[in-house]
Amino acid sequence: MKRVLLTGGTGMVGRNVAEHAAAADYELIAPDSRELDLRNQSAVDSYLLKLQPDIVIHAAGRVGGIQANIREPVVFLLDNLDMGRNIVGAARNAGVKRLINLGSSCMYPRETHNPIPEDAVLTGALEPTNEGYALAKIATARLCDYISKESPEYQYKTLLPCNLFGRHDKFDPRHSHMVPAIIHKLHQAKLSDAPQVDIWGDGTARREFMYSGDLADCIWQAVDRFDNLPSMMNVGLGHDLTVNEYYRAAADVIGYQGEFVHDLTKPVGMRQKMVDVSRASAWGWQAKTSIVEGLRLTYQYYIQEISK
Ligand SMILES: NC(=O)C1=CN([C@@H]2O[C@H](COP(=O)(O)OP(=O)(O)OC[C@H]3O[C@@H](n4cnc5c(N)ncnc54)[C@H](OP(=O)(O)O)[C@@H]3O)[C@@H](O)[C@H]2O)C=CC1
Ligand SMILES: C[C@H]1O[C@H](OP(=O)(O)OP(=O)(O)OC[C@H]2O[C@@H](n3cnc4c(=O)[nH]c(N)nc43)[C@H](O)[C@@H]2O)[C@@H](O)[C@@H](O)C1=O
Repeated sequence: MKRVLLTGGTGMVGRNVAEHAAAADYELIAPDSRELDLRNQSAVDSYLLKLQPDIVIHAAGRVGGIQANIREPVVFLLDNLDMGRNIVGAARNAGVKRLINLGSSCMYPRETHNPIPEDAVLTGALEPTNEGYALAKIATARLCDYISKESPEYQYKTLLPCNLFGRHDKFDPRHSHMVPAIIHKLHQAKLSDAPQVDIWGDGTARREFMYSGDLADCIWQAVDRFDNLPSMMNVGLGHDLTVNEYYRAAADVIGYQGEFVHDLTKPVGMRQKMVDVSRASAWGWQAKTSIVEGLRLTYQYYIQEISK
């Protein structure tokens, strides 16, 4: 049975990977940050030398929404840089031949043609609101690429997911991305019978939010069909909605009937950030969960696990 080291196992992506049916076919090892702080290079080196996994899935990260990124660029840059270089460097030192690194659509330039192809990385200035995080993700993806080119027996590949939401997401507005924030705000407004809910910005920014269960499915397919997995591959829906449309779709799912008010003092980030999914389609993977079905499943999880 193949031994898989999963970093970030207690996070949203990591928990969806561990919950996926395919996990049963592997020996899955998923230390949390108390067992293995990925910022500690010597600890990571000795852990990998001892564990000798057949493949590493790097899904750990310092991750947050636009406000968290604006608030703490230093820790978003340093933590993700340290984690990325430590896990990738330790895997190579331990002779681990396969690694799947999670990048992000934030790696793409602020102004670029949408949908965004994988070779758009580093072709333009980054989005200022999450530049630190993006720089760390780009550096780690490039490190994987350089290692694979220098020593082809090492194949370290990067998946670039669009925005994500789903079970095990962060719903605290101080850290959350837009979709979990919407679910939290509309549920609380429904409970308190609040007449209106704030939308950050004018609501015309566009986003591609994919259900995290689908990313987990793609990751396990990548483990299973690793040899013909592209070295850089976007993972997304292939379509997007405006911020306003996400609020309206969530209001229908949650049953909130109040009004929306646009708070123009709030940051809005990139105008659009939709990834080109043609490489993933050619490789044989497509997302299965619609945004509305994803909202329904996530709201169900929120009610059962978060709001109780
Ligand atoms: N969420 C999204 O919209 C998107 C996420 N991604 C990428 O997907 C990956 C996972 O994101 P997501 O699941 O949402 O993130 P979460 O914040 O939900 O989880 C992050 C995980 O990383 C772990 N972690 C953080 N710091 C350390 C550390 N110092 N040592 C060891 N583990 C650490 C956390 O463990 P602990 O709880 O113990 O701190 C947690 O398990 C990241 O690489 C992110 O960049 C890409 C695109 C979109
Ligand atoms: C995933 C990827 O993308 C992240 O960047 P982002 O997409 O800008 O993050 P976001 O989901 O927080 O915002 C999306 C949009 O939504 C609008 N918006 C409306 N109302 C709320 C709201 O209530 N909360 C939030 N957070 N946003 C809101 C908000 O104004 C913005 O226009 C990186 O941080 C980084 O994590 C990264 O890798």
